[in-house]
Order: sequence, then structure tokens, then C-alpha cells
Amino acid sequence: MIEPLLDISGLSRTFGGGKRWFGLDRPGVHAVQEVDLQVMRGETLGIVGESGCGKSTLARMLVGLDTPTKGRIFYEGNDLQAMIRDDRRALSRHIQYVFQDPLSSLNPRLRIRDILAAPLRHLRGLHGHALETRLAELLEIVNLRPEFITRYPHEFSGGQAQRIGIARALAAEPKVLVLDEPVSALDVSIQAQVLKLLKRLKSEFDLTYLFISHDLSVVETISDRIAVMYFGRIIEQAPARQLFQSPAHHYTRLLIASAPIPGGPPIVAESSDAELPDPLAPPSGCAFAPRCPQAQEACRARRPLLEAFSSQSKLDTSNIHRVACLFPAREPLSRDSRTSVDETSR
Ligand SMILES: Nc1ncnc2c1ncn2[C@@H]1O[C@H](COP(=O)(O)OP(=O)(O)OP(=O)(O)O)[C@@H](O)[C@H]1O
Repeated sequence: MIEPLLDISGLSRTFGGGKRWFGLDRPGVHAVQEVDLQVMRGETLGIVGESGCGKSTLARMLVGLDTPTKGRIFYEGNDLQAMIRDDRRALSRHIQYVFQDPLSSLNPRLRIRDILAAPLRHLRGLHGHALETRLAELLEIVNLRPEFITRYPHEFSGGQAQRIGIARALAAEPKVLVLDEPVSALDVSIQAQVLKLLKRLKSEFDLTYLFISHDLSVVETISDRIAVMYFGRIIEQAPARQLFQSPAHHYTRLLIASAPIPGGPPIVAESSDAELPDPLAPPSGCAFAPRCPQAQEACRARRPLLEAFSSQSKLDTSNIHRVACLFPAREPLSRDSRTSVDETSR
């Protein structure tokens, strides 16, 4: 069995909450809830969902910028939370983060030279001539001119600044890039250039991507597999093409309908109730039930089953082709390729 490069198990993050004075409960925001995901070496896993569904919180936990309330992250089989600080630091260079807003993620008081030199010194131990050589290489890798090295971030366009953000992440010589809405702040034509660059870098440096976006059409162009997030949970995951051709979850259908892909199947939105629930007062049962055109009473009482579609009869996470809501009832899929998993027991 092929081991996942990143294995995320039962990952949760709650902000706030707990007991108030006089014993009253203060509601917390369950930004990420019991997320299980496996990222295989060399793949691009897209994570898509509306603003506020927990994508950035998930991403931040993966790179150590936030701490899970519950759950585990294994990188090459190593439990990141259980590692002692120095080991974790050494290992964390393998997982680098690319921020959404390129300009505000670069220190405006530093020249590009200093922005890129910091990770080269601290994470790769480079100095002197070796450092200078690598700086020049990094600029070339992301298609920026050598003379840009003496400039400050405000002297760049959004697309150029994002290339610098990508170069900074690559300075650590990572194996995984967590790209958090890396093109959302860019014009469409620039988006295409940055996506093309990311595709080239992935094959050139044997990278694995976790590509986060609210924009399904962007995720579709780059992902091998897509996980759909709703209200802190992964509600469906499938190979990219399959997700678009036959979305299983009603929320995925809704997302696709609201962002039709050129040449994709015509899918009619079945619900027009467009709001995410209030995170401080979540609905009981399935969080999508209030918006779901086929919600049943049971959906409001408890969360539905997840269904794992696997080519093997036994659940084997490395071989899952898709995981989606089992009810409300929809057209049956062939029984022989299914394994049902109670979501609450995973
Ligand atoms: N530091 C924090 N303190 C309190 N609540 C937070 C914090 N960070 C995030 N949240 C809440 O957690 C939920 C998920 O937020 P998150 O930023 O992860 O979502 P997102 O899908 O990345 O949205 P966006 O695309 O708008 O950034 C939201 O309800 C948000 O308000």
C-alpha cells in the first residue's frame, strides 16, 4: 500500500468557547471539524469551499501557523504534534505556505534580496557565494529579472509579488506547497500565468500541492483530486474530472452550478438559500440541511453517512476514489464499488 505523504486525521480547530462565569457555556467557532485527508506524493489536492468554511484554518495548521484543538497531522509517517520543537522545525521546512495576498505577505521594509536570503540562511544554511548563486537561481526559476533583487515589494505588480512569494517558499526546498488562494487577488490573465508557473514548478521540483481556493474553475485547472469543504468539514472528495462530471453531494452541485465550467455538464442549482450557517449557532444534524433541496428529517437530526467509493471492497484510504454524503437519496451508484463509513466513527 502506498503511504500518503501527508495524512491528516480527525483534525479540528475551535476558536473561543468554553465556560463563562456563572457556569454558562460560551459558544466557540468550530472552524475545522474532524477533517480526514490523505495527500499522496506528487499529487495536487484542491480544497474548495465558500469563504468562511475553514480552508485557511486547515492550511495554517498544516504549516504550524495554528495549533489543532484535536487530531493529528502525519508527514511521511511522522506525527508533527508529537515531535519535539527542533525536529519539528527541521521537518517543517518541507511544508511551505504561499499566502493569498502577495503584497501584504512580504515585509515592505525589506528588499527582495533580504526576503529571499532569510530562508536560504536559516533553513538551508547558505552564506556568501553559495547564497548569491541561489538567490539568482530563485529569481530565474520564477521568471523574474535579476535586477529585481534590489527592489522593494511595493515596486512590483500583484503577479510579480506572488512570484516572489513562491520563490520564498521554494527557498526552503520544500516537498509540499500549501497554496492558500494563491491567485485570488490577481487579474484573470495574471492568474493563468501564475497557474502555468505553478504547474511547471511542480514537475520540475517534484512537488506536492495542496491548492486552496473558493474558485472551483481555478481549482479544476490544477487539481488531480478535489476535496469540497463545507462549514469546517470535508463533505466530498473525488478525482477532479469525476467531481465535475458527477458531483455526488448537493453542495458540490450547487458550487458547480454557481461557477459553471466551460464545456462542463449543465447542472441546475437546486437551492437558492445562499448563506453559510452562523458559526456561533450551527444547525443540528447536517450543517447543509437548511440549504439542501433534498434534506430529510434525519438530516436535521444527525449528520449523514459518508460513502467511500473504493476499487477494493475493504476501506483503504490510499485507494478511495471519492467520499460523499450517502443521503439524502439520489440516483443509486453501482453497489459493488461502495463501502459505507459512518462519519462519526471515523
Ligand atoms: N483567529 C480566529 N478567531 C476566531 N475565529 C476565527 C479565527 N480564524 C478564523 N476564524 C473563524 O473560523 C471560520 C473559518 O475561517 P477561515 O478563515 O479558516 O475560512 P476560509 O474558508 O479560509 O475563509 P476565507 O476564504 O474568507 O479566508 C470563520 O467562521 C472565521 O470567522
